[in-house]
Amino acid sequence: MAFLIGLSLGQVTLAAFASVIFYTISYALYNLYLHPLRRYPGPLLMRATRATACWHQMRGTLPFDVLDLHKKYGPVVRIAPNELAFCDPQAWKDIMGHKTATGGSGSLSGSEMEKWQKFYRPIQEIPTDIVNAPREEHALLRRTMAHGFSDRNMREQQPIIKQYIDLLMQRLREHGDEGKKAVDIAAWYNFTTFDVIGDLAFGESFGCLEKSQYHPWVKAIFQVARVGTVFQSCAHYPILIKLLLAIAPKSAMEERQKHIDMTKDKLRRRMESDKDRPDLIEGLLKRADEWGLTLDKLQTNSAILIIGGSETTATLLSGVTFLLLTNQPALEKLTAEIRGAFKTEDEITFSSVSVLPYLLACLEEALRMYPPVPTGLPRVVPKGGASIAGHYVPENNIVAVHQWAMYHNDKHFKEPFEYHPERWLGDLEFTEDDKDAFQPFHLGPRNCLGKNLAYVEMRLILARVLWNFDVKIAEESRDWMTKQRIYNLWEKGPLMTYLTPVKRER
Ligand code: HEM
Repeated sequence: MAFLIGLSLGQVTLAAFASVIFYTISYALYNLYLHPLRRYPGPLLMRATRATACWHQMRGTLPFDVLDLHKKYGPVVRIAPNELAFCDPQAWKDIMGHKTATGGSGSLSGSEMEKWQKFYRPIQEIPTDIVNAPREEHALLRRTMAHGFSDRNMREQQPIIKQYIDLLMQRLREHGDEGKKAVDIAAWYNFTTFDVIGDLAFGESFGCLEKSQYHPWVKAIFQVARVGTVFQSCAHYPILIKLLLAIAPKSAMEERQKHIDMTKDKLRRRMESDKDRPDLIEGLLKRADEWGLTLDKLQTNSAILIIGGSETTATLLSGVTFLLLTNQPALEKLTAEIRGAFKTEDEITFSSVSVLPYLLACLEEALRMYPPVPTGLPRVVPKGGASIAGHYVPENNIVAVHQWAMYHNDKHFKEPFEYHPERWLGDLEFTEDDKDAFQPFHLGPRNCLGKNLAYVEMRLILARVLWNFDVKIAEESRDWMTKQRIYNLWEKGPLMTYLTPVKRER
């Protein structure tokens, strides 16, 4: 520091500025010419600095941009100095797959790839949960929570789920005014899935359907998702995270604390009630004392169940509704399947909806075109490096498959931007489709624990809507899907629809 003595403030500022410029340029040059990933293709600005990918992420366009990049550069693209995006079905197994005796997931040491903490936990002070926990803690949490998702438990959860779907049907009738008034069906799906999962995780719903409005807890989640992309971007520049936390308004911090306190209150009430209730949190509560699980840990895990288990399902239901309403032949075929399969609404149950082939095909095609988890969820290549889809990737680099880009690439799916449920029913026109590319719930040890629950809810809700109503899209929502952006989650916006109740002879 001695050399700075005697310099004016202006000279010091200039020197600091020059050092930053020098560092940035040297770092960019290192990334371009010396970095272990230097031979992978990608746009210059993405290969040189992480800031470019951050910019795309904060604009909400990263998954769409990644498709363009794959088209230009091929199935492996360097989207940041230390990160590769893969668009090859084999990459799913190599990145996410189970460890096997021969090395399993693509890692050459045979270790599974850990989740990248800069993405999953940009603020390290936040306690871990099942989604972001490191491997050992995750295995413990997963074993315990899996019980809540067992077939037996799900059968026992049927009456809980049904009561909310009944209330949804009632509310849609009340608000739709015999098909004369457009309703935002995306919001109603959200109310339903949040109420269901609230009940299954806390033993009490959020009362969204009851009050016909979002609960503040639920509203906060949407805000957090958007702010989350900013924090994820800033995690690469620790000083920015500190700055953000320092300048965050006091009211935002108070809101966050209120959110946590509300979750804990709900949990306390659940803990005081029947421990043997067949819900999603039962397993954790039973082992809480044995494993020393604190209320903080229980709180973060129940909160993640709510987020993971409601917004995803509601997103897909909104997507499939939009896709059906803008593809009349598919809508007619599905409506005929549902109305032909049952004599009364009471016959629509967990087991009876699960055998309707066209219903499943419509959901699969919606999961392809509008995957609820559209972005790449990054993993870290372990010690020794990995072979991913035939490409060697050195250790400590970041790899991911971006679902939206994978499913809209015509190398994997014919006419990828068109809605064809038939492709999932063996139609000869689509025999060239590469179905292994399609992994909306991921695969391997960290795949979706709630997949069966999601299918049950999606099938039941869509079947009940089409059984009860003739549905039409409002003109203002015709471009609903194309105008959306992605901030970790889809920013859905209202999906306005007319719902005319079907008149049946008694
Ligand atoms: C259409 C609906 C859904 C989709 C597309 C979906 C997708 C996913 C994906 C891609 C993951 C992996 C996340 C990662 O690698 O970080 C995941 C994890 C998870 N999902 Fe889902 N999900 C859905 C519904 C649900 C539901 C209804 C629940 C019930 C609570 C649920 C609970 C979970 C849990 C607990 C995990 C973490 C599993 C683990 O890390 O072991 N999901 N989901």
